[in-house]
Amino acid sequence: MPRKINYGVDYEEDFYDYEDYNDDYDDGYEYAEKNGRTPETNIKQELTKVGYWRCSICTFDNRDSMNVCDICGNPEQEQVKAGVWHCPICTFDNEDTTNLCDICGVLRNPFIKGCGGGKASAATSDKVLQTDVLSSKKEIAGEVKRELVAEGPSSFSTSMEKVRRDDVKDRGSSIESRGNHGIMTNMSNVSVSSHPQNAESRTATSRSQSKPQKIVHADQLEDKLDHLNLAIVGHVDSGKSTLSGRLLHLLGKISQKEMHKYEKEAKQQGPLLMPGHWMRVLRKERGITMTVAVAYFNTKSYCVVLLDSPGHRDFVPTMISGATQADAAILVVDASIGAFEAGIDVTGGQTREHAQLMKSFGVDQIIIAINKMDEVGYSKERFDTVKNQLGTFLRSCKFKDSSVLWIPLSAMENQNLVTSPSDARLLSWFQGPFLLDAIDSLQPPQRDYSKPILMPICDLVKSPSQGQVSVCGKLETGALQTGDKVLVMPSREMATVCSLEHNSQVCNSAKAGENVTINLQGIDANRVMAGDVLCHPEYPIAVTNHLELKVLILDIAVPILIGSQLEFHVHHAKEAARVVRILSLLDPKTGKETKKSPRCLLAKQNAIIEVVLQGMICVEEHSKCKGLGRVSLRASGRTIALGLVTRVLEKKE
Ligand SMILES: Nc1nc2c(ncn2[C@@H]2O[C@H](COP(=O)(O)OP(=O)(O)OP(=O)(O)O)[C@@H](O)[C@H]2O)c(=O)[nH]1
Repeated sequence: MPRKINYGVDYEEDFYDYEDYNDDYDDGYEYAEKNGRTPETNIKQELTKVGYWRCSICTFDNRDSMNVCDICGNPEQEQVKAGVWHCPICTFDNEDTTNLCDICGVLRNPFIKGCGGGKASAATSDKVLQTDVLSSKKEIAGEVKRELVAEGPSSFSTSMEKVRRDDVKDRGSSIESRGNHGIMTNMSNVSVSSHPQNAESRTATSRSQSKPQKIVHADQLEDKLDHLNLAIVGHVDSGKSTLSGRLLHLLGKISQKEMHKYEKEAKQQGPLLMPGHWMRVLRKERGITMTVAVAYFNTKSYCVVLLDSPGHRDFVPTMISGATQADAAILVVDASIGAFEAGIDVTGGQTREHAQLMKSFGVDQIIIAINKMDEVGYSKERFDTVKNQLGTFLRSCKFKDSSVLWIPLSAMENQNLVTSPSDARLLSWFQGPFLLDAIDSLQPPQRDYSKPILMPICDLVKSPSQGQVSVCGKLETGALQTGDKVLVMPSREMATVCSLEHNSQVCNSAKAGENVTINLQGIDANRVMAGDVLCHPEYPIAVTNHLELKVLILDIAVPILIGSQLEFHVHHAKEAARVVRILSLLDPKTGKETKKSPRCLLAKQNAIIEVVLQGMICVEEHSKCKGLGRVSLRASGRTIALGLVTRVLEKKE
């Protein structure tokens, strides 16, 4: 279907109308709609089927009348042994009394039949595993355990293979011979290099043409609340950390123990304890390598993941990393005289740059937290001045008035955060929502549940001694669960999802939109880094160094020429880039080409360009996946253009 490309009247408008590219990108949505359901209800129905049993190997929901899995041929009786549960990773049958797999330590998934859930094991008591089979497996387990002790962590995967092989022998059928049905759990022997789809030559269309994969959202039944990834951004020293810390404290997310600890630290450091200090300590405690601090709290409707990144201009790339994960944002503005003006200054105010970047990364809903109102005596006039000036700029960035919420507050004096203000000076003129209510009133984000998984890696922690790598990031599309095989691109390393953490708690599955930490096993830690992308083994993301982009040039003094050197950002990846072609200039009103091959690009122009990157990156066309196709270009420490990937081109040598 041809896409409507709607260009606006000025540079801001036309850039932000790029959203119109998404008219038909969500094939998962179309798929669900064809079935008369939205994706969400689709999933829910899959989860609540009665009269089905779930295959512990491929997770397909089979009718009760089936004795073998319709997809992978795994026999039902093998999965519903009374008194045991079947480990989806190493396939060992554990006794019901344990919740961790005796062999590989994976957490039991109560939603998978045979793994402690699904059709009740009592109902299938006629299909009891013979004790001799169980004990023979225990012998194998013992053997494997001995091997593990003797050979160390590197032997883990080999040993797992042994368990798997023996288990397969036991069943009298070969998993490998069952063919390829998109089963993630059975992909351990698939050689990526021999895969028919070479990631580097794959065109971006292949993902969208792919059949939506079977999806299991075990945790969704438990999840009453929608997930909202909320970035907190703003000019340096506007009070982001203070605000985050204060919110977390008021919502009981910073414990008494933590408070004592931080109070002690603060006393040692001399100055008064500032709530922002807590967030900074949290930043450190939740992983030294973490660039974007993550904290969690609940509102009435959301489980909020707060993404806090530093505001200094040197950290804009870090802020971009946070922005790529965000569904909505709080833009913190310092109301004090001079400070607001510095933030909105055209020559380098981060209030301006952050707002532009947020919009370019698809964040449509924004809360403007006008902080430090105590510094200006809670003056309505000052609030109106800030609102008018910033409002004009936000409109030029294509933020709709209805999607912008203005909240006057003081993080320091706890005014208007989780309750209405108590200070009469503010109460006398402001009757709007307090910050927590404003967060709660945001529109729930749409998710791509029905596509194969894609998760750009934001950060990672390596534990070589345990042979594990923990990666964190936001799942852009799809869903995954413990035991799934994933492909790490561009290294093409296969790994097993050993465990998952969300909201600092272990969970069995994760779905699009969620910010998760995934513990990967069976992977060379040196072959994973931030900016890599986790994919479904059958649907590797494209890897290239050559892209066609549609860009909007921001306020620049020096024109962009063929050969200009830039810093290229996409999701969590950053690469040096060179402009190799300027294909055309576009009319801001019609979007039509106005000039072929212009010699240079000036401020506020729209153009199609080609760039070659110094290294390879994982990337997707914006029309296929928004989160992996939005880019920003920077030079001399400033963002000079925003854009999106229109074509993934053949890599350049
Ligand atoms: N008067 C007043 N000061 C505040 C308020 N909120 C924060 N501050 C102060 O502003 C300064 C900066 O606060 P931070 O929370 O560190 O600011 P930030 O935006 O996180 O700073 P970066 O992470 O460096 O960008 C600190 O000295 C805070 O105590 C407020 O509501 N009123």
